[in-house]
Amino acid sequence: MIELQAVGFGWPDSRETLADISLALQPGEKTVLLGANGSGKSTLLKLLNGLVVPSHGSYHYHGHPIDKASMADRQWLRRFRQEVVLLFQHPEAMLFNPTVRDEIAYGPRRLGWDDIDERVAWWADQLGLRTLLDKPPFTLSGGQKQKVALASILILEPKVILMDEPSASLDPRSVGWLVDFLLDTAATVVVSTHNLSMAAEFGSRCLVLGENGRLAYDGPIGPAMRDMELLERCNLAHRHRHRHAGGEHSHLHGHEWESS
Ligand SMILES: Nc1ncnc2c1ncn2[C@@H]1O[C@H](COP(=O)(O)OP(=O)(O)OP(=O)(O)O)[C@@H](O)[C@H]1O
Repeated sequence: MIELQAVGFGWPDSRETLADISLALQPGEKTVLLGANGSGKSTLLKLLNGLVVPSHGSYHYHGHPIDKASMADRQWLRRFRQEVVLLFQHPEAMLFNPTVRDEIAYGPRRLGWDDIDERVAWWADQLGLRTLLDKPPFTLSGGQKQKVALASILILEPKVILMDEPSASLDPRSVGWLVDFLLDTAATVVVSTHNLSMAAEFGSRCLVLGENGRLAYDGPIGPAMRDMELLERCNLAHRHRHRHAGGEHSHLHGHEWESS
């Protein structure tokens, strides 16, 4: 349903951020996107969300090209924005309505859906937001804002859910809820994370972006997590020295993950 062919992308005045990325995502597939700081994870998610379009190569969604022309087609864009959603790493970027209720209802109202109050109440309950519905989003904590942003995209019943570091500001119960949700949803999901200990909870397929903006790995997550050379090369694990009882050794560390 999503197909990238030899995609390259560079932000203005910068080196090529993504280079020669080819991949296909199937309906219902759950994929984890890993890469060091600045490797291009957020950029790739924004590209999949059509916020930026490839400088080279092609992106097709259900066979429809995603390029400047299709993104300028308002009718197509409306459908695409409902079907393919992105949870930003910093949710402030998504919140602009006067209340949490309006924020969550915003998409369904624009789409002219029925039963909006019931839908909002259901998602507010799912994410523990019921008591916050009348508050302005800017008064909420970082994790609460993340949950409002999550409710406002999931209410759209999307077919593709892109999430940029969702576990970074969510508490354990909310992360647990998210993992359960991802197990049950029929949507195609791509989750970026630095948290290697959580990675396998988010998906069975793994994409690793190298620091050169190229895909260093695309395959099952188990072998990727055991491939020390890959993790070290892509700056997802680092080696440093330890002193214990007069002896010294070095071993690899991942973020919240370790291997001797
Ligand atoms: N809006 C932008 N304008 C210009 N350059 C950008 C923009 N967004 C990202 N970049 C650059 O693109 C590169 C990749 O950034 P990106 O945010 O995609 O990386 P990331 O893998 O998500 O990093 P992190 O793990 O730190 O969130 C960086 O060099 C960054 O400076």
